Amino acid sequence: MSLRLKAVSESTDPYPDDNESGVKRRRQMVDLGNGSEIVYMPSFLPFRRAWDYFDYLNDQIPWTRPTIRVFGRSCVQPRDTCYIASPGLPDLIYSGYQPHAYSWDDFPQLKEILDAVHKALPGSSFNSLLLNRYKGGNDYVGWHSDDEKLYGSTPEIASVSFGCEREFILKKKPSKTSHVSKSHDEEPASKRLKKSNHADKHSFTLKHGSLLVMRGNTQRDWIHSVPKRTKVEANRINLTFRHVL
Ligand SMILES: O=C(O)CCC(=O)C(=O)O
Ligand SMILES: [Fe+2]
Repeated sequence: MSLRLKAVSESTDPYPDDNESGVKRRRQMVDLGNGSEIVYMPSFLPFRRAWDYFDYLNDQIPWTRPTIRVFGRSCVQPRDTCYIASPGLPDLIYSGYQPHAYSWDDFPQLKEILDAVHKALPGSSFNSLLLNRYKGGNDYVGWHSDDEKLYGSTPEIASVSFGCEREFILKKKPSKTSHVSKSHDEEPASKRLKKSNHADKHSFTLKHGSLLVMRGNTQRDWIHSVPKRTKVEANRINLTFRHVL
């Protein structure tokens, strides 16, 4: 599904002594069109170190499964969650739920992972983190975009995954202008060609220890989800680092 993959090797290595495979970690860039971009690094963290993080997070994070409101209905969120934020930031509220903001200082391993993310993404400065734990394949996150105002109009969101591999799907939002756009007959062939260059759906199987970054207009123009996979039994933990303005 991903049409145009560009593999480039990484310039800075957050774990220079710890590259178990001896192979340079690769990053794939996917240009979604209209200023939306995905970066995917399948082997961002060394494999064994990532399992140590998984065990730590599974045991030490104060996970909760809150009641949220979706389309006017109360329901239990279909995954565990926790929220970390630097002091003084505005509160996060999503689906009618305001998570308690824990401190980075209480979770030194999270600061370590944050440092590694910052090194891999020069110029980034994440100050908050939403953690999700999917306890088996019935846990999921439905279609949404992370377009809360407190992240600004073009947020960069860095997502690190641990444990069971799950599918992460991106789907283009219906274009608001499509119904008023010119018919094909009126458009030059070159423009039609350009339009069809970008797929409307992309799927990534997010590996243990991987990093996926959404940037540019991705939250404005795309929605994403981690669907149910009923045959899956193992846990998955996902961290999304965000910058609150
Ligand atoms: O678990 C994932 O990979 C995605 C989580 C997500 O989309 C979110 O927390 O907003
Ligand atoms: Fe999200």
